[in-house]
Amino acid sequence: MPGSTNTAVPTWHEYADADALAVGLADALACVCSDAIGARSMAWIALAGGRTPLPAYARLTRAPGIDWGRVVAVATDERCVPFDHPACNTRALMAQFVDSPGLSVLPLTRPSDGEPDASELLAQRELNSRAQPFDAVVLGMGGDAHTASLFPGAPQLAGALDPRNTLEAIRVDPMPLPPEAPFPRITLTASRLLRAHEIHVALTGADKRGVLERALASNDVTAHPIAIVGRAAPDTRVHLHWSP
Ligand SMILES: O=C1O[C@H](COP(=O)(O)O)[C@@H](O)[C@H](O)[C@H]1O
Repeated sequence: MPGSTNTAVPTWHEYADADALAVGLADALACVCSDAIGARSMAWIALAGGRTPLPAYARLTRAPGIDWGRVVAVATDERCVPFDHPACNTRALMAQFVDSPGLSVLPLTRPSDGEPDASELLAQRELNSRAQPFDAVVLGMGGDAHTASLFPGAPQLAGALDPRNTLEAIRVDPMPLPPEAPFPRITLTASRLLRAHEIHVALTGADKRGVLERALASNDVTAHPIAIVGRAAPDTRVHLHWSP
């Protein structure tokens, strides 16, 4: 695995199937939450949307002994759709955490959301008020190597990837719009996502594994935005969770 002295070296975790991956990722997140609550009385986590990590979140809610009122979560990215729309990542997260009383999920968009520019400001305000590093970030990945809503080809991609960008979140209009979720997006910027003690990437299938391996080998974040994980600071623990 590529890595240099000034970036984190990722650790691969291979599982027999998607259920085992859900258990492994949920266990890791439960440890993060317990440790953070023990150390700082709260845990602050960013969670990928999409389908792949949802079973891990469902399993995490069953972890014993976590004071969910001390856990604050935010989606890594959001689709600009109304909160009750099936494509809304925050809605999907809240549905998984329904049995975790007190857990807060910060919204990145406005409830009705036909106003992506207003949502961008809202997301920036919410994240500015919580500037501390994430205890953990979970990232998914699309077949085009996008992660969060950092889409190759999007007009806002360069700004969202720029390590000097001090904005915490940004509007992204994927080009072309992905057919399964054809909406403008609000995404955490790469610099915000990488400001984390731990990063967990979750993906399934041989095709996605090939995409991730090529992305990490190329180190080209513009063509393969998931390659940002290769730019995490050396003290950030990067875990790559994969199953067939
Ligand atoms: O659009 C998105 O896609 C990615 C990958 O989703 P998956 O369904 O293939 O797991 C996801 O990580 C991102 O949060 C989401 O908005």
